[in-house]
Amino acid sequence: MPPRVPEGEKGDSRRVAKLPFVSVAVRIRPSSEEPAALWATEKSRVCCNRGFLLEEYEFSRVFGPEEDNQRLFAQLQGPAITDSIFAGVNETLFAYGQTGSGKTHTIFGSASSPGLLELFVQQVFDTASLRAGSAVHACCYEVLGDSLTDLIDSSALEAEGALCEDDVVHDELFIKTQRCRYQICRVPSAELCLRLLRSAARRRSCGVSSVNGDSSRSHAIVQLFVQNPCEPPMASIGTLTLVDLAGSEKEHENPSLHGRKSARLLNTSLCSLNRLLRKLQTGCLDESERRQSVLNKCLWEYLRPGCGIALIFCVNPSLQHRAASLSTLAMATDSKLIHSQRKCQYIQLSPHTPHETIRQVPSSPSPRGTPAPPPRSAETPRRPAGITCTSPRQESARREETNEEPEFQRQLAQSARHYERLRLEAERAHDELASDNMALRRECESLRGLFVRQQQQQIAFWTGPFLEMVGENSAAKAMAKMAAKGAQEALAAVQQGEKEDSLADAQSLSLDGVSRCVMPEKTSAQKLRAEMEYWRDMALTLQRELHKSKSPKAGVSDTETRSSRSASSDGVL
Ligand SMILES: Nc1ncnc2c1ncn2[C@@H]1O[C@H](COP(=O)(O)OP(=O)(O)OP(=O)(O)O)[C@@H](O)[C@H]1O
Repeated sequence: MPPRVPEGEKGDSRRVAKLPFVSVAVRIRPSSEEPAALWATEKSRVCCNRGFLLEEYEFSRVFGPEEDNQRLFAQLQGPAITDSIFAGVNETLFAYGQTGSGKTHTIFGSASSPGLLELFVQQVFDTASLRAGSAVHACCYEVLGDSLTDLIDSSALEAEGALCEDDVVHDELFIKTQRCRYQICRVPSAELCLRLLRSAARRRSCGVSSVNGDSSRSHAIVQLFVQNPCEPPMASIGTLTLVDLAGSEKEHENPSLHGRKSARLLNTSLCSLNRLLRKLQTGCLDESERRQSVLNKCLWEYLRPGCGIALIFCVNPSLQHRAASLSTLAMATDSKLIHSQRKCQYIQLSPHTPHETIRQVPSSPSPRGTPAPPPRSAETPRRPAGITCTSPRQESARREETNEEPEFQRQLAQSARHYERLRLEAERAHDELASDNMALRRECESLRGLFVRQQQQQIAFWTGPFLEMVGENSAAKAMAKMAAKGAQEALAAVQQGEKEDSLADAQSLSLDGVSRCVMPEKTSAQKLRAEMEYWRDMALTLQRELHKSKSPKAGVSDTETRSSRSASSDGVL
């Protein structure tokens, strides 16, 4: 029997999906400069002075300089977003804007004003205290260019005994050939969670930007994974993702060389993210966007259709930043097209294993009583694999009940970790093979194209200008005929091979499961390598032949030599 989506939670998910969440908000930071280029006119409008005219924009919510993070949290419906996470939805909040516009202030806050992160952590733990058996895990990492750095350091908490070894699991992301690991910690209380995240925030890379002396030089991602048992054996699993993007900045305006370098990397990843958001706006997001940058790869799971997305666009109201603010407002206007259709996710808790393994069951607000859809493919979720799904209390009660040997449990946990490692290695090998395969395919295609063009030019040469040149010389004519025939045959063989390859590709696509994931990549990579070697040989042979035909010793008359030289200088090769 397939597991059923918990009926009570389905009700919740429908309720959650109907809540009027804020999707696009604009926040105007305080500024002492007068006159201002923009200001909030109403709760949802912002007016912009363009010099010759005043323009008004409308968003879900506009926050003026006097509104603090507490108000932002309340107006963005922090408590409702938290409920949505407990119902199993992935909720993602972005702070977006130019450098110095107040993104870090919004997410991480300051000494005097808690940021959205702290407010959410409090709310999540307040809600968790009312839901028996729920568990919260946290991670925090930064992304700069092609690198991902874990910002969590749990060693101090482990040394104090506040966290134990089993509370920390690792997830990995394969970036090119590098394995980037980051920790995911099971956090028992809001206080511990905040200690961990505050120390993570202090480790974030910072530097100087053109307008901010304490500018974040990386994109920071903080995630809280909430697991909430509902109807046994199911549990909802929702994630809160807070993203403090690095600010966009004109590269040449940064005062330091290092700053200009990091600005280039940050702008590149922001461009990829913008492209992804644009596709989300037009409803044509496709898998290819996932691989465009490390940032996209990290956020993909939490931006896909089914997730709740809220974007906070931060702007600086001063006149000198008007151009940058207008471009932020333009992006904010387009982002109004993003419609989050929230879906709940569930996992099945196995009652027999000591550490329940997570089986992702994509939830959909399916009608009451209908079976849940099958588990997701291995490709989609990048999730804190290995997170234990029961509370320590439940776990010890179960151990007592089943009278299991602790040694046996240790062995089981060890083998679970071992198989998880193997799974991740297989996934990495698959990713590497897939990218090798793509590169080989591209190289083969270009060699194949080159060869086809060469053959066509040969045929044109032997059947056209060469014949005209040799006139009545029958030996030369016969030789030209043979050469043209040879080129035609080679061309036909290539075109036939192309057809067979595309047929083989189509067949490999129709293969199922594991064999489709791993084997064809391997075999076709080998095949493509062999094919590439073949084309390299072909190209070399051709070059040698044409070289020979150009040389006076080739046994062809002077006229022929001249004609083939003139043909090659016309671009035959
Ligand atoms: N709404 C606000 N209220 C009070 N102070 C603010 C507000 N927004 C920004 N600031 C202050 O402005 C300065 C720059 O803000 P912040 O570092 O958050 O900008 P940022 O957008 O994260 O910049 P960067 O992209 O360069 O990291 C900080 O000193 C911050 O305290």
